Amino acid sequence: MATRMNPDLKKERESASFDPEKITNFLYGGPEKLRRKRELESLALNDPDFQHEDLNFMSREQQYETQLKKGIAMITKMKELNITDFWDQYYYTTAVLVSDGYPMSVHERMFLPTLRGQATEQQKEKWLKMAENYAIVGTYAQTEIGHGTFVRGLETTATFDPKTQEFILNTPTLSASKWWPGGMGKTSNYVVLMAQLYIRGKSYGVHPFMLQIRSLEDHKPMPGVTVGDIGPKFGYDFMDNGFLALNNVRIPRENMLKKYSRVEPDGTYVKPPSTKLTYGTMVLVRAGIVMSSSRVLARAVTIATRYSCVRRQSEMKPGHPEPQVLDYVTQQYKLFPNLAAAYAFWLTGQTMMSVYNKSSSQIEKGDISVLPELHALSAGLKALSSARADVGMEECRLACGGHGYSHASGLPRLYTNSTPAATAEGEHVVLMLQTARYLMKSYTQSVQGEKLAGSVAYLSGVQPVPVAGRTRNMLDLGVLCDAYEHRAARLVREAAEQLRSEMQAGKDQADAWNATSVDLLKAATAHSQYFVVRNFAERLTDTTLDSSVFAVLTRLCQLYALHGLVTNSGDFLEDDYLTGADIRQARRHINTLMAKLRPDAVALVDAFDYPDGILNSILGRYDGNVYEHLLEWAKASPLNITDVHQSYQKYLKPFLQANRAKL
Ligand SMILES: CCCCCCCCCCCCCCCCCC(=O)SCCNC(=O)CCNC(=O)[C@H](O)C(C)(C)COP(=O)(O)OP(=O)(O)OC[C@H]1O[C@@H](n2cnc3c(N)ncnc32)[C@H](O)[C@@H]1OP(=O)(O)O
Ligand SMILES: Cc1cc2nc3c(=O)[nH]c(=O)nc-3n(C[C@H](O)[C@H](O)[C@H](O)COP(=O)(O)OP(=O)(O)OC[C@H]3O[C@@H](n4cnc5c(N)ncnc54)[C@H](O)[C@@H]3O)c2cc1C
Repeated sequence: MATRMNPDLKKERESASFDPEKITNFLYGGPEKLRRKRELESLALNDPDFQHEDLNFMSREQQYETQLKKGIAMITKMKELNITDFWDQYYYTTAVLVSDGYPMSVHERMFLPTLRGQATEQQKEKWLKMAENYAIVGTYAQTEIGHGTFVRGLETTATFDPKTQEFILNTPTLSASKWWPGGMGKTSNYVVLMAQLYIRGKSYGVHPFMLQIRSLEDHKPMPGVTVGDIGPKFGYDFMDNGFLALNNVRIPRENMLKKYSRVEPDGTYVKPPSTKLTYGTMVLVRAGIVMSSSRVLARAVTIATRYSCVRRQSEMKPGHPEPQVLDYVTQQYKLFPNLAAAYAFWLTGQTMMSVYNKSSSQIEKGDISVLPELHALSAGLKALSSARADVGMEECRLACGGHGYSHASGLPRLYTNSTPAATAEGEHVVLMLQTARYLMKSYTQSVQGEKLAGSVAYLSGVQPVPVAGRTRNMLDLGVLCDAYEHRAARLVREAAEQLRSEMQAGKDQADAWNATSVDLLKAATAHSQYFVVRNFAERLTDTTLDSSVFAVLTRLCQLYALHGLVTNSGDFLEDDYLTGADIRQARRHINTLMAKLRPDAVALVDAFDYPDGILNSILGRYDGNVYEHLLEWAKASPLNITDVHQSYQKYLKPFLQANRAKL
């Protein structure tokens, strides 16, 4: 049945300066890919097997069960429908799972990639086939109750016993217990266990081991294994993140994943070309998070922008009709920089994935020289994009006023299920400091006259501070890229100088690093932000872009860069690279850009192409019919099943009656 479109949203769509379909094509890689995406989404969204009561009305146990059941149906159907391509799977599963995951997400995101990346061909034959066909289900068990960040400090041990040709696995202390792995609490029967390898009393560092934790017959824990769910969290209710303790559990020598390193029968250790190859799965997921962060932000902005056109509040002028809240420039200032950021990170995510794919095929061929750049780039961009999405989603929620706090908006769930991306897979600061480490090394190399390549090439030739009295066009993307480049290069140089001066003052390397770490964090953030701005600007050099699309994307790119510049203005002013007049000009341009983007706002979020089924938000509905659906949704709340809740009889009635009797 065709539904009536909210007249405000209808008008918004009619006033756009471009056809959103053209941008959608640009974002999704062309009409054929877009057609396929829509086909897969509609297959999933119209499948009755994936319909169920709103998860927000369920207990945690019910959510776990619902998502598991749905996930199993999803896997079965993907097989039947032969959905095997990465993107095809991504679109289909996103439409099934909406803003949640399911208890086997880590099986797909980490367990399978670890087997693919760390197992020998023989081991793949044994386990990967089973895992890919879901004859077994596994997770990635690295983090312990005492250590997540400090992987080298993990306490779980795998001690080689040459007599039996086995490894003996132990979590020797409470703090060694594995804690957090997704799907370990109740679902998985296997894990890739990250443990310290010991041979004849000597430690060889953390290595991956295949471990069966539950019986394939009755799913009970294997001997020596204690395993369970870690309890409710901030979000992720559907997921059974787990704990695991091991007491003298023996596994065959063959269970060490030994593509890169191995233990010979006599206990000889064969070391890998780089110890960091063991961290490969984390790098893959970090690269993926750059992309997924942009997409959750895009969804939040879609919801808040559409709702801001439907929502009318207050009087701008006495006696006039209440304006759409998006007409308040302060509301635009809440939303449009987030809109621009969603576009900026969407394009960054694409670049990150292509750098990842290129680098990993080089690593596959034995060229590990690309590893440091890949690690530094993915760490910094993962940290930046997840933090930006976090802040942006919360701003979008606040922009929806009271209704933003309701689960009907879709925003709380989107937020609580996405915010782990800022912590999991490497905590924000920790990862930024990894990028800083690479920047410090690269800077030293450039000072020593080495030519730098890749994301740090700019450190070799720094933009000089221009002479005083010049004027700049702060809308010029070249000017903006130069400013970001200069800021990043200067902050890298100053952090390096600070580090050196701390050491010259007598601190050892570690203390000097710690003392400089706020500057290092700032430098790595500036470096990552520069990458995002430059990447956006470079994508606009695509000569095949339609002129109306080019115009509106240029505005978004300008807004993204200018907003970052104004909010970090101190960085640009400190060494007089920009002047106060430049910053004032930038602020004025932001206002002008927001006014120009205003008529295109709805079309720009429509272009992200999230169907209602995926947005899962009453506030963000495509047709804008918010209030009637809010009421309908509230009526479905379990508390409304009866007019009088049973607790009235149990508690409220006697309490009120007793109080009345006392009067
Ligand atoms: C489309 C798909 C979308 C998928 C995504 C969807 C996302 C949805 C959002 C929801 C998110 C929820 C996800 C749930 C799953 C989470 C799973 C986990 O958390 S699992 C658990 C995740 N856990 C974590 O992430 C733990 C975080 N901690 C760590 O990774 C490490 O301990 C460390 C990196 C901090 C330090 O490592 P350490 O060994 O102490 O190293 P040092 O500092 O001593 O540096 C020594 C040298 O090594 C170098 N190097 C380092 N790493 C790498 C690398 N990867 N490579 C290369 N090199 C590397 C480093 O540069 C340095 O080089 P140099 O200067 O000497 O030349
Ligand atoms: C939802 C979710 C799912 C997860 N899934 C999995 C999983 O499937 N498998 C798995 O193995 N793990 C998983 N994890 C664990 C996750 O990877 C870790 O929690 C994460 O890596 C952060 O480590 P931590 O908890 O030790 O934080 P901590 O390191 O204890 O962080 C605490 C604070 O210390 C600071 N800090 C720590 N070290 C440094 C440093 N060197 N320099 C400066 N500051 C520092 C941090 O910045 C932070 O502010 C999951 C976590 C979450 C939240």
